[in-house]
Amino acid sequence: MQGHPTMRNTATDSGSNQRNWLALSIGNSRLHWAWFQGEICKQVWHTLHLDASAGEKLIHAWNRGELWCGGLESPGPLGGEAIAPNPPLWIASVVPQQSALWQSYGRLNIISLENLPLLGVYPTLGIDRALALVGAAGKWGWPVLVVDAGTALTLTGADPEGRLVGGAILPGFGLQLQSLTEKTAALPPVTFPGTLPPRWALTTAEAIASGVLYGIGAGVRDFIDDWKERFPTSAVVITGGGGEILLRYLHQSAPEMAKQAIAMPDLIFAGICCIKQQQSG
Ligand SMILES: Nc1ncnc2c1ncn2[C@@H]1O[C@H](COP(=O)(O)OP(=O)(O)O)[C@@H](O)[C@H]1O
Ligand SMILES: CC(C)(COP(=O)(O)O)[C@@H](O)C(=O)NCCC(=O)O
Ligand SMILES: [K+]
Repeated sequence: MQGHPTMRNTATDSGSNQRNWLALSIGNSRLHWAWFQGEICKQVWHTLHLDASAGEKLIHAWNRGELWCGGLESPGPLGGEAIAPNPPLWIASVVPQQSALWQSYGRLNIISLENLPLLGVYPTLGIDRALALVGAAGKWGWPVLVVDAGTALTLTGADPEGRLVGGAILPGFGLQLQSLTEKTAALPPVTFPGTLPPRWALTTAEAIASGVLYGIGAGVRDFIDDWKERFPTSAVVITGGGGEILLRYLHQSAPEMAKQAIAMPDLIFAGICCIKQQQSG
């Protein structure tokens, strides 16, 4: 978000030291973390979901003023930084069991739909979808459409007045692949290809990859076409773990649409930062 994070030696800079805070977006597949100094996003990382003991270890480290990454993928201190103990933690979660791990943390802010600068929300709208819209609008203005290729793939749009128009939810790339393997006798596990598979495939693995990728891609194109007819000036922002491959598909099959689409892998953090600024006065 906002270009590359600016690295500075914060251990000797007590002003910015006090301005450290953490953002955690809890998705159904992974935890998405960001370390901020004020409005500057210094680092983003992703981990698996944590268990209670891993959560406690992180809280202890933060209480000591050590900025540890959570989880198995990249344990250890971030950039060797020492920070003021107890950095505020701002959480957006669509997985209640995972947000429950942080309940005992002293400086916890769980973001809810109330008070978001988004009109017309319905009570069960995912907070990740709402925050992604707020983040996208903060950068590109209203109207805006967000395509989030996460565990579920969601499309979420808001009109020129910042009112939710609505959206759609379908199984994301990983979930579609996994469900084919789990619910059939003959289909093998297929990890998602980094490059586009042939559309007319001659192996089982490529046929699965083709069906899922071109199937999701065509559906997303159709939604974007419809959205652009309604809101021709709207930005279309693509995010989520499957965002890169989705954009690659669009570049191949709908280059004009792809050129107008904006990739923002860290969109959710733009939304969280915006809400933190608003709520911290
Ligand atoms: N390292 C990774 N771990 C898990 N999923 C990944 C990874 N890289 C890409 N993906 C893809 O991203 C999707 C999950 O997206 P993500 O935005 O992390 O989900 P969520 O926010 O729902 O936890 C999966 O469909 C998967 O195929
Ligand atoms: C649709 C979602 C499961 C997407 O979550 P994700 O794939 O990012 O983990 C989540 O936004 C959610 O639980 N939404 C609630 C239902 C709704 O938005 O209408
Ligand atoms: K998401």
